[in-house]
Amino acid sequence: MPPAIARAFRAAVDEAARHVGATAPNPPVGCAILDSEGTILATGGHHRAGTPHAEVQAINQCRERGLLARAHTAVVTLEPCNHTGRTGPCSLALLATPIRSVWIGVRDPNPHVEGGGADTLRQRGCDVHVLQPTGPQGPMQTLCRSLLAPFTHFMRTGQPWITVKQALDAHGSMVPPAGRTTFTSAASLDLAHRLRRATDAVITATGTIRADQPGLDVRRVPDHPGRAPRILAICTRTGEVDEAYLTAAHNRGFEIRVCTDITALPDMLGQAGVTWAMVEAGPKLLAEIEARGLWHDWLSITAGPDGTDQYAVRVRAGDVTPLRLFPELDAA
Ligand SMILES: NC(=O)C1=CN([C@@H]2O[C@H](COP(=O)(O)OP(=O)(O)OC[C@H]3O[C@@H](n4cnc5c(N)ncnc54)[C@H](OP(=O)(O)O)[C@@H]3O)[C@@H](O)[C@H]2O)C=CC1
Ligand SMILES: Nc1c(N[C@@H]2O[C@H](COP(=O)(O)O)[C@@H](O)[C@H]2O)[nH]c(=O)[nH]c1=O
Repeated sequence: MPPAIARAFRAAVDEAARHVGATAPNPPVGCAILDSEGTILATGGHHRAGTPHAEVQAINQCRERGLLARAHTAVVTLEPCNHTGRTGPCSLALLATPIRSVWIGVRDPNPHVEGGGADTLRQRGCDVHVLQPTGPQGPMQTLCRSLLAPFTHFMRTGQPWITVKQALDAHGSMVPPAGRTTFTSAASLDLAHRLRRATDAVITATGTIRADQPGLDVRRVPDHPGRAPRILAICTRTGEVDEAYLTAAHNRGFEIRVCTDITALPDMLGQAGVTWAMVEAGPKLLAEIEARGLWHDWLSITAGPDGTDQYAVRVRAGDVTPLRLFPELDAA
């Protein structure tokens, strides 16, 4: 892959990643448009279901800057759509510009559109490249698949991708010192809040609620403009949840679901349109989730002295994890 295309893919992934958490039930997608010299003229991301797709955002940016005549190549993290949904087909939007070379990160996993956009572009004279899963293009293809992982999983199963986030102290304990609810560094708390922002739901349990009265909202990063409300799923076998806590969570903007059978949780969240959920619960619930294999990736943050936290990422199957969208977890 030419270096200019690799740079454009990175820009497109970054653009898509900015909107992760705001696009459900659509996937996050990013696009970069280059001139014939490989200079990026514009980037675009899909912001929210019902608004223009990434390709159209990037084309509009080019047009507004008076650069559309120079547009030569489009780089898209996901195959351009070929159907008219809430917006028109992106394949035709691209063909209405001077762009005649299109690089695609991943084919559309949606069975209704597979092959659609790429084939249309080829049939109408575009040079179309799809990243290969192995070889030098492999890492970028994995990043594009990671961006789509929650959406792809949701589409195939009707259930969300589930990420566990667990903080540990130097002795392996999850229990914070008396009088505190967190003990990891400012940098990893920032990361935890960015992860909250990226996900559609947070899963906790009554043990954590009793101990911490946790906020579980997004505070350390600016929120997405216009995002849907986040769902708070509370696990309890007894079904008894502190009313005052429920009121406080509702006032922080959460839609609340109480779950008395954890095996029913994935379907319950899937039916609410949750594509990606994160777990912030204590050791009892994590043991249940681990034993039943109800997770897809698992982030452990071990607090070190003076803010030197260590990150470790486990993936239950394969090499794809949306946690790779967070640059500090690249090497974890
Ligand atoms: N370091 C970290 O990352 C975190 C640490 N913590 C810490 O963890 C501690 C609390 O941990 P812990 O007591 O283990 O509490 P949990 O948060 O794990 O909650 C335990 C409760 O979960 C419910 N539950 C358990 N199994 C199921 C199931 N199969 N289906 C539905 N509900 C279920 C039960 O609720 P019920 O009793 O209502 O039936 C149980 O009492 C606190 O000190 C807190 O600060 C908490 C979160 C993250
Ligand atoms: N202790 C611990 C975490 N714990 C999680 O954060 C919750 C507190 O959230 P909030 O009330 O919104 O600040 C707490 O109840 C638990 O779920 N998270 C971390 O990133 N690092 C930490 O050291």
